[in-house]
Amino acid sequence: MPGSKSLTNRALILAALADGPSVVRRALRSRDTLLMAASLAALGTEVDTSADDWRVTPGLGSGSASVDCGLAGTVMRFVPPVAGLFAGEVAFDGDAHMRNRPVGVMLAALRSLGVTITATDRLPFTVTGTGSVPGGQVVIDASASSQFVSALLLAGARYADGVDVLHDGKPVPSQPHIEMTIAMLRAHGVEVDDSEPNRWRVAPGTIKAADETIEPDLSNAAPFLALAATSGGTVRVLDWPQRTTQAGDALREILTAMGCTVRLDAEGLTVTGNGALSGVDLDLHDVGELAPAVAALCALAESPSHLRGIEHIRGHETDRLAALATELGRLGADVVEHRDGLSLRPAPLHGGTFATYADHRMAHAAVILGSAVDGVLVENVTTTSKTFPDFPGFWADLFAAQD
Ligand SMILES: O=C(O)C1=C[C@@H](OP(=O)(O)O)[C@@H](O)[C@H](O)C1
Ligand SMILES: C=C(OP(=O)(O)O)C(=O)O
Repeated sequence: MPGSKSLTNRALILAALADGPSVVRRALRSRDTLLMAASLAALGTEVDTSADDWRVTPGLGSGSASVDCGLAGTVMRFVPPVAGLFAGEVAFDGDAHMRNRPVGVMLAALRSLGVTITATDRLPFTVTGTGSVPGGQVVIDASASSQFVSALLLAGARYADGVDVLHDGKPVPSQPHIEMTIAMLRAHGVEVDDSEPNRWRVAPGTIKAADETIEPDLSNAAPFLALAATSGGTVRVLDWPQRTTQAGDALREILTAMGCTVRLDAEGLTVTGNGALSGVDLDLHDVGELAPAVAALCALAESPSHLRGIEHIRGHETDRLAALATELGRLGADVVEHRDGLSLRPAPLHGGTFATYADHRMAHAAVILGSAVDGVLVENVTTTSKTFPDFPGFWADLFAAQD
C-alpha cells in the first residue's frame, strides 16, 4: 500500500515548522500530499518531492502567496495556522465543492489567537500573517471536524504563548486523528498536555527536526481487504503496523465482526472471507473515513446493518450519507438515510452506474460493489488520485497477479 495521507501531510507541516531540514520517508505521492507540498513551498519552505523520500528544508517567507486546497481537508485546515507565521497575504481557494466544506470555526479560532483573516466562514479567504502569532486560549466547537483541533495544535508550538484549545459542543469525531497529531508533535519534541478531556495545551517552543517514515495508508486498504470479504478469498496487506494511530486499523475489528478471519503478524495483515457477510451495528464516529467502504460491504451482507454516529461525514468530500444512500439505492440496495447514519437491509443488487461525486472513498465503495455484482460502472474512478497513486492500475494488477 502507498503511504498514509494523514501521516504524510502532518509530517510535511511539522517539517516546514521545524528547526532544521528533515526527510519524510515513503511519503504518499497523491493529489492531497502534492497540494500540501506546493502550499508549503508557496510559503517559503523547500520541499523536494523528486524521490520517494521527500526532503524538506523549513522556511517561511514574506510577500504574497496563494494556496490551492483542491479537495484536501488537511490543506484547507492545517495550512492557515502556518500562514499566520508568514509575513504577508496568503490567498486560499480550492475545488468547487471545497467551498462547501466547513472551516469557519477554525478561522474564527485563528482570528481570536491573533491572526488577521478576511471575514468569511468558507473558501476563498485570505490570511494576512505578520511573521508571528500571539496564540493563547481559544474555545471552539470541533464537532464538525477533528481537523480544526489538529490544525491549531500542529502550528501552536510556534505561537508566542502556544495554544490552549478547549472544545465545547457535541463530541469531536475522529479521535484517532487527534491522537496521531499529538503523537507526532511529541516525536518532534513538542510538549502537549491532553490530560483533561476536550482540552489540548501545546507549550510554546521549538519543533525539532526529525525524519519520519510514513506507514502504509490503512484506510485506503479498505477496498482491497473488502475483496477478501466479497470473494471468500485471502488478501494480505504487507507492513501493516503492529501499533498505529491510524483510523484504518479499525478495519481489523470491523471485518472480524462481518465474519472474516483476520490475522496480524510480523509480515502484515491477512484477511480471509468466509463467503458470506454478516450485517453490523456500528458507531463509526471515530473512524468516519471508513464509512463508504463499510456501507458497501453492508449492502452485500446477509443480515441488516446500522451505521451510526457519522453526521459529520456530510461535510467530507461530498455529503457522504446522501451520496451513499442515493448510489447504493440505485443499485437496488435497501438503504435508509438518517441524520447521523444509514441503515441497510439485505436486497438483491444489480449493475448500473455508481456516481462518485469527486470523492475517492465513493469510488472505493463502488469497486467493492463491483467485485460482487456484475455490471457496476464506476464513474470517474480517477478521483481516487486524491490519496492513491494509480488506483485503477493497482486494482487491475491485483487481478492480473491472481490469474
Ligand atoms: O486529520 C486527518 O488527517 C483526518 C481527519 C478526519 O477528518 P474529520 O474529523 O473531518 O472526519 C478524517 O476523516 C480525514 O480523512 C483525515
Ligand atoms: C475526509 C477525508 O478527507 P479530508 O482529509 O479531505 O478531510 C477522507 O479522506 O475521507
